Amino acid sequence: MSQISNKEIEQTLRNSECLISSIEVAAAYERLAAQLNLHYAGLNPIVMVVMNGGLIPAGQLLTHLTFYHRMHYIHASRYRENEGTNELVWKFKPDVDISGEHVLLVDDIFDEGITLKAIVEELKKENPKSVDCCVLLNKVHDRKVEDFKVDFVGLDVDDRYVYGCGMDFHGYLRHLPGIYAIKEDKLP
Ligand SMILES: O=P(O)(O)OC[C@H]1O[C@H](OP(=O)(O)OP(=O)(O)O)[C@H](O)[C@@H]1O
Ligand SMILES: Nc1nc2[nH]cnc2c(=O)[nH]1
Repeated sequence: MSQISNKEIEQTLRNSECLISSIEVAAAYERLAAQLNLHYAGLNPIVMVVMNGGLIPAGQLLTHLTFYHRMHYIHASRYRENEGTNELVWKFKPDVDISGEHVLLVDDIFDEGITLKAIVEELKKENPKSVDCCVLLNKVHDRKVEDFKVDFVGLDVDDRYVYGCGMDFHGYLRHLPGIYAIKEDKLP
């Protein structure tokens, strides 16, 4: 993804509104971790971070986990050439034997679900004991992929392009501790 200037980024920040504050996000991580701690107590799973967006949610969540786990990452990204055409590009598959293991995928957002559904289908071919998905955000709309649900959700978010907490705006702003979107009256 090519560089954009600091001025353009500052303009973006001026045109942004906060949809979910860093305080609400921090509370969501704690709630999610409490659910995961109950679910995975004693199960010794592999936590698999879905790069890049899952990096920050996973980093935040992991510090609250009380069950023993190993950590790996996986990188698959979707792109759209034409409307209605979805393709998932595998960038990195971990060299780890997951057969008989519990696997927890951690990502930033469950939008249409194309990415996580494809990753789960791929991982299930390797006969893990379980594969579950944890996301910070669920985007609320009726365009979800069929026959697929995520298991642990931090917060719902409106059907807008959002950034912060791992999610990017043209490759930038993943580091913002809250969830942001361009103000409706500033959209191109
Ligand atoms: O539910 P979906 O409609 O599939 O969208 C969600 C996915 O899209 C984003 O990843 P992206 O492919 O943009 O790459 P990134 O993680 O590097 O930002 C995000 O991190 C999720 O993995
Ligand atoms: N940054 C970002 N990436 C996404 N991938 C799927 N939905 C979104 C979104 O709203 N924002």
